[in-house]
Amino acid sequence: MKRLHIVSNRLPFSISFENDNPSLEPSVGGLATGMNSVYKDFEGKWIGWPGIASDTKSRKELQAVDRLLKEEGCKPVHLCEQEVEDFYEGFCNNTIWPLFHYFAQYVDFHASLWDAYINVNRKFADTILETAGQGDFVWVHDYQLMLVPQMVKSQRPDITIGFFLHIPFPSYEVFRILPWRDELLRGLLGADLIGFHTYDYQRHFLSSVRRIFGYEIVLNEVHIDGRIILVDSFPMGIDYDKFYKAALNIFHTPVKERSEVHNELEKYFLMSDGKHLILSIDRLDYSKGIPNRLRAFEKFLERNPDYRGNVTLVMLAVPSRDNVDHYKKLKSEVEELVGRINGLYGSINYTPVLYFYRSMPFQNLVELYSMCDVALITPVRDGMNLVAKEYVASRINQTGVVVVSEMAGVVKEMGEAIIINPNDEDQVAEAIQQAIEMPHSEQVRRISAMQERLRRYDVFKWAKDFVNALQKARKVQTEFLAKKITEEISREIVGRYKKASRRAIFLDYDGTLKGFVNNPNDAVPDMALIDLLNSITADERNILTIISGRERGSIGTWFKGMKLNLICEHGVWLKRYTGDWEMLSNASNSWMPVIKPILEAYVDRTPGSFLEEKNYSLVWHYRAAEVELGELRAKELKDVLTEMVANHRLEILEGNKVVEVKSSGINKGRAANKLLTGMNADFIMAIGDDWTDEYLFRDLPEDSVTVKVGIKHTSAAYKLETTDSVRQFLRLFSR
Ligand SMILES: Nc1ncnc2c1ncn2[C@@H]1O[C@H](COP(=O)(O)OP(=O)(O)O[C@H]2O[C@H](CO)[C@@H](O)[C@H](O)[C@H]2O)[C@@H](O)[C@H]1O
Ligand SMILES: O=P(O)(O)OC[C@H](O)CO
Repeated sequence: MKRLHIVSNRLPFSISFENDNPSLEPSVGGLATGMNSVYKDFEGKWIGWPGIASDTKSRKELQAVDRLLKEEGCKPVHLCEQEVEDFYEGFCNNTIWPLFHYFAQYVDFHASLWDAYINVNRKFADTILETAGQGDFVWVHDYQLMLVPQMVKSQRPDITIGFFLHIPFPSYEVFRILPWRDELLRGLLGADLIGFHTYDYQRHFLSSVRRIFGYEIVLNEVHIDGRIILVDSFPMGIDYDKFYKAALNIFHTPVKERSEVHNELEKYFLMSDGKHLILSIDRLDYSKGIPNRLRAFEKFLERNPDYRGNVTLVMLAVPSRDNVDHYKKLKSEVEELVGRINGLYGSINYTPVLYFYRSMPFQNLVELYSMCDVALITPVRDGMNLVAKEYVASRINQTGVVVVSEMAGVVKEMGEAIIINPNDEDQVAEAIQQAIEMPHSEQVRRISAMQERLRRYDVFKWAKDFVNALQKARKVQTEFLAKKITEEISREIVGRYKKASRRAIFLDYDGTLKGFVNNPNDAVPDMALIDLLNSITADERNILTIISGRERGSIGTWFKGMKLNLICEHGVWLKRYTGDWEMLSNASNSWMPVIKPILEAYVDRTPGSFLEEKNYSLVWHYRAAEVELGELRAKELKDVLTEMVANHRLEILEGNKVVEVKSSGINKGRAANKLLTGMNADFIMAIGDDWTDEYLFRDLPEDSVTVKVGIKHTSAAYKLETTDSVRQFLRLFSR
């Protein structure tokens, strides 16, 4: 594999200065751990912001920082104070963060912040462009850098780009609030692989792509402009063994060497038998649901006087984004609540809430995880929540209880936890009681099951899975490109064409010669197309056939008088340019009265859709319907029809935004072969775009030139991207 570079807003080091001399402190966070195992293995660089405002440091200091980072394989993107304010605090944390966490009322919609977001994303993209070699891989992280994929892809399509979003992707109804929603989506779609923590976020993202751009989505692939973008979920794991082993060590540490936190915790439990500690750890962020957690704990104490004095909430809040107003307000609210609870229920020897507003070293964190009876995790929204996983990994004797919010991504992997709605404070208060009173055997059953799962899918497996998917994305794209008609392939095809004395050319119409429109009757051929077809048929050796699923009426009128054969309704009708319409297959339409009312019911229930009646088939069109509803109904309709088709010897064809029912045994492949009989063609070429053209590609003689329009999987030998590229290609065959 080529080199793989990591790009994230922050580099995995924090920088401190002593007497103007910088030093680096490695981050211990989950991302740093996971990525270290990746970018060093693939000899890449880590590109990111060193976390300091560059204009607050001298040139000499910055150069010293750069030197230190270089030694660690990092490339800094420097941000000045104004950029930190407008980009990081502004658009990232005062616009995207609240919106994606469903705090629409907190969102700042200032255009100047958006401009800063574009400019800083551009800086990151430029650094990637300077760093990445031909064909390298790049893995971009998180909501701060959503424009970067497109910025890089537009200049360097050879780079394969992965993007992973660490926060939720909100539902379309929330996402659409953002004035810059189109730009953000377009930015992301520059990636070849887009990953989310959960399937729900993936679903929300695809729904926005479908509704905003109407792009075609096939399972988890988005198809646009000759590219395939894979979208998938990868629930991020933790370094499980690191937490488990650290917890084991704690219990083997001689008393003398124990940390102060350890000794204090032990003293607490020694005070009496019935003591319980509940742990809560987060960055101080409004998405983490800290005030509702405190109010629920207050309710618990209010309702359970017996537990007063014996149950303590240890609440750790890491300072975060403290220049942003909503964070400042939250800090005051939390402090007030802690004060109120401690004032109400505290005593000389009992503090209900032990509140720490600071970061803690890893060792102390694991001591807390391994010694607290309950982890209380109540975010109102959280992409994943690694704290929940770290708690489970640190429970070496398999005891302990996790109370977790259904609004955190982690809940998908924690079915054995007590699951709560963080807005239901009564329910949370009850959950606290249930957790404290949970029998030992049940705790073991639940924690062991979660441990088993988290051990298997740790952060290393997560990173490996993502990288494998990135390699797959490159392969899918390469396979597409392998079939693409290059200049060299064109020359080779034209060479064969020129040598031939009788050339049969089959061209599908909609989606091949002409782009799709909402009303099929509007897809009238333009003069340029008519001229192009005439110039091909001007050569006596060329026998050109329009082969379409359309009924005879429109095609017959549009191409009247031209030197073309016409095949309609997938092969029911043939009109040689010298003759009149004839039936190619013995089709029946006696089934129509039974099937038509079913299709009509779908027209009634799907605004924008309509029914087309051909002589021997019925077609339900949903191109103008609301995209997702149309697709859902199409699936339902196919299910309903499948049960009926066997009895009537019918076939269901799924075309581009159409579901068509027709007599079985009629298809474009058969029709084309009938026409070819006796023709003695020594060059055969067929171009088509949808599923019904696959019959043509499969059934024509093996040495035919078969061309698929679009990027879907095909049995055709070649691919062209769009109707424009088809026309350009056909010009090679014109006089
Ligand atoms: N007082 C303290 N001292 C030291 N360390 C502390 C600490 N409090 C917390 N930490 C550490 O910080 C990390 C926090 O990760 P989280 O997943 O809980 O949330 P965060 O919102 O930061 O991450 C974002 O990224 C992660 C990873 O994708 C998503 O899970 C999440 O939803 C998203 O918001 C944990 O590894 C934890 O150990
Ligand atoms: O401290 P921040 O603002 O860089 O945020 C870190 C969070 O993990 C973002 O997902």
